Amino acid sequence: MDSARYPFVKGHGTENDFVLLPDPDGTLDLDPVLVRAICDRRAGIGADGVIRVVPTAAVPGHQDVAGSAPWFMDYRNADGSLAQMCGNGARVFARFLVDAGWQQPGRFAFLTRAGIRTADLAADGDVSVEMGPVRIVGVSTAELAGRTFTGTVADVGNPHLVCRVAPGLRLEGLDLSAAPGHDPIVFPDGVNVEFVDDSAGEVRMRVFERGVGETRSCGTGTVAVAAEQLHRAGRTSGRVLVRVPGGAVTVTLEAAVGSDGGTPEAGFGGAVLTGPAVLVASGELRPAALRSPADTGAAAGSRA
Ligand SMILES: N[C@@H](CCC[C@H](N)C(=O)O)C(=O)O
Repeated sequence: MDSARYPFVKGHGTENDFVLLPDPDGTLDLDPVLVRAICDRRAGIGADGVIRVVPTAAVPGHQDVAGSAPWFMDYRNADGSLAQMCGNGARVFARFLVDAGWQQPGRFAFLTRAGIRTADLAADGDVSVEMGPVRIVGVSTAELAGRTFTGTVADVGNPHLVCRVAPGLRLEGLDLSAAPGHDPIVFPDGVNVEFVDDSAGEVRMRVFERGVGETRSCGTGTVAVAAEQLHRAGRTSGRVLVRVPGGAVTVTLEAAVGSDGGTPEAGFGGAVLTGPAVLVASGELRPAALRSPADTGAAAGSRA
């Protein structure tokens, strides 16, 4: 894609920001170096991630679902790595599809690496995405500035560790400029770490995202946090408002149903993430000007 210019759209969901690259012909050749260059906040456009918008029919191995989920969300973290799912990205992706006239407002399905997801949106207003089941997997720890945080392991399609901040420790005081340490046995592919304070009667969260660094919001992270809140309270379903530095989202969790009527595993059968998704700019990408021979492959916020 070096010699050409390509359209892009910039958007965000609660200030978790993305560059969307429409690829209706399925011909864009995205590689990690280019993704890092696009996401660079000084020499590029600047974003937490890149989302290629490509017809499912053009994605090898997925043509069978192209009829029910016509578009594939090809999400990449700012360091160029692939992730299974991005909740805020999914809401911005849905907003883009409607804005581009590629989907009608209302309910529609699309494909992600975590499977098919369904969006629901009006022409303006909040966007909801059904995020699929949430599994509560166990307990692990994160290390931050010499402190050990014990947290709940949650699988939202991608891996999360939800750590509650001990009384007396200020959420705002945590230094998230470097990746928290994690157990590589539990998280062989890295993890998104959420730090949570609910001591003042509302659920507040900061996050260090795998492949990105600290972000202003993480949709799958808010789902993990809401699941941990309800699970700890012994509830099998419910709704939680989660405040993040970039705003607030609502997570609605549905009860899990065990297979064959048996006891369901810990977690929730489904989650709906609702919040704003805004497109703020569009323009033309010049890949040749973006590529940097100095790129060493270092992540924006390197993994532990
Ligand atoms: N910001 C996203 C999560 C993006 C993927 C994550 N960094 C990972 O590697 O799993 C969200 O809104 O969910």
